[in-house]
Amino acid sequence: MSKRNSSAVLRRQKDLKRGIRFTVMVCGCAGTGKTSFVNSLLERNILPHRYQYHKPTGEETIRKTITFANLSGVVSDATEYERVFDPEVANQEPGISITETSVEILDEDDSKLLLTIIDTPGFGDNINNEVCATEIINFLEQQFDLVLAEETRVRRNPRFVDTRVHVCLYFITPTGHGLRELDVDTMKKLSKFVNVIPVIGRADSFTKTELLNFKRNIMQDIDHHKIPIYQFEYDADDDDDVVEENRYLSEMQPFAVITSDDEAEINGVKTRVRTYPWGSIDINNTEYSDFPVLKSVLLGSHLQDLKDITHDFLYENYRTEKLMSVTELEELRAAEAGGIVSEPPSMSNLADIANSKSMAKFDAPSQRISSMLSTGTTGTTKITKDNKVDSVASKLSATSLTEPPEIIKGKPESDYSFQKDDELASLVDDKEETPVGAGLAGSNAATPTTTPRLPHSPSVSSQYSGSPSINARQLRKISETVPYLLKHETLMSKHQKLEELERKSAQELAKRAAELEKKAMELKQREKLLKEQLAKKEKLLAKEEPADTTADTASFVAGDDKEQ
Ligand SMILES: Nc1nc2c(ncn2[C@@H]2O[C@H](COP(=O)(O)OP(=O)(O)OP(=O)(O)O)[C@@H](O)[C@H]2O)c(=O)[nH]1
Repeated sequence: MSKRNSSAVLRRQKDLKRGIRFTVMVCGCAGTGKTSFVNSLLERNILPHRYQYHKPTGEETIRKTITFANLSGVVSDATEYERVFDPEVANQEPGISITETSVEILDEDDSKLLLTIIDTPGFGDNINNEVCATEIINFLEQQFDLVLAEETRVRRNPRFVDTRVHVCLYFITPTGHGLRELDVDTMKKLSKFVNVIPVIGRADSFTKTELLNFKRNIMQDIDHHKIPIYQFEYDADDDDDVVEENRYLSEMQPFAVITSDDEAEINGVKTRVRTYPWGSIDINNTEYSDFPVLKSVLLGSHLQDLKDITHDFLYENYRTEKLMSVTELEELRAAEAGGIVSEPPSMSNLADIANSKSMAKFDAPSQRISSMLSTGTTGTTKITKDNKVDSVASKLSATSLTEPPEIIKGKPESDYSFQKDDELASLVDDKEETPVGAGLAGSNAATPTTTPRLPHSPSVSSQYSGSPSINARQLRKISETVPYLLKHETLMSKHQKLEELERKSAQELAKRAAELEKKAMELKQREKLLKEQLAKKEKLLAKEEPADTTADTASFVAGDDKEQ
């Protein structure tokens, strides 16, 4: 096993021990069945319905509101159970809230799934619903910013919790017609930050033919408007089973689910049912409900793929766009200042980026920021195998799919692979070594693919390669503090100084070498001259008196030396 693969496996085993974090968002208009879906998914009535006659108590109240906003800027919590009529604010729209509920699901072998449900009560309830999509997008973007800030920290926070949302189930109002403008607009916006899976709730209100037509209309609208929803993709060289399963799931989209808060026993098996005056239906019966299939996809077969795409693709795109715009802005400033960047980046703490950015985006009310940063531990419900919600795997085995939730059962690698381009692959390689990326997603290192995956509808990648549209005020804040720039500039100036030093010392050395060479030449010439003089004298002496030769020669040379 290669070093990279073995470290990926070790990391996944560590993740399994700590628990796999997975965040699901439910979005859609009121009454589309979101709350019932979550309660059915967890097999426990965790979330309260908005229009219940009684105020829920106990475990039902564990969810916390992270943000709320409306057009008038007045604090109005859309999750309120009892609305007291106040004529002063009666004309104001309810706005939207974003709530978070965390549950811990234990499997038979004690592996943990830390599941966070993000609900969006109030969505679609306003006359002007623009604020809804904006608020959700701000929330999703803020989670990306928190990870970006953490990744760029000099010292990582070991307690950092990744709060990115991995999948958004978009509940389409069951009208039978198709998508509305609000659906198209919101899904398009959402899919830049999260995997969007369209869902039809209350599917029992359609006949078989009506449901088929409704599904077809929705898929046509998705194709027509080029909405990049989550793709059940496969490679040509994938296992036949994988290809078959993904084709099946792809054709099933959008999932049409029947959900319920009520439990009953059917043929000795406990399940959730909807009871009507004329009879009961089992929500886990795949003949008329896609609920068990969708549950299996979310908590089992495609959990890792959804996490991988969030990190390797959606987040990477966001990160690249953000940093590129920061660099471009700096270059522009430098050009405007005649090549000199007048305000060098400051060394302020990166955690401030997230906070300051969040504050800028979420001006009112500010209390949600602090609650968001403490995500993960508070309000967590532990559902063990003793009280029925634990054994996701055994529940899912009742589905028509034979796919067990391998991740929850302890299988470290997903069976599904994700095609990365070269640039992305190198980023993923880096990620292997970084605790943030490592703990966050976990790439599919063991199953690299080389063949392109087969798309079914508009590819997500083609949708979001355009130029970034981030406002300059936010960019300035990032550019002031992101150490990528700082590091780059420091390195560049160090490099230049080193080059200068090298150049100077090379010149010095060359000069010294030339001087030495000149000196050596002079000495050689002098030696040659002396030898010639000596030879001449010797000849002269030899001619005059052979007896005194030695003494005379010695005195001659000594005398000559004195002259020198
Ligand atoms: N017929 C039918 N009714 C359903 C189904 N699922 C939920 N309901 C009912 O639809 C109503 C609305 O369901 P909720 O789950 O509260 O819908 P929601 O989208 O959470 O609505 P808000 O809480 O207002 O945001 C409730 O009375 C549910 O009992 C279903 O599959 N079929």
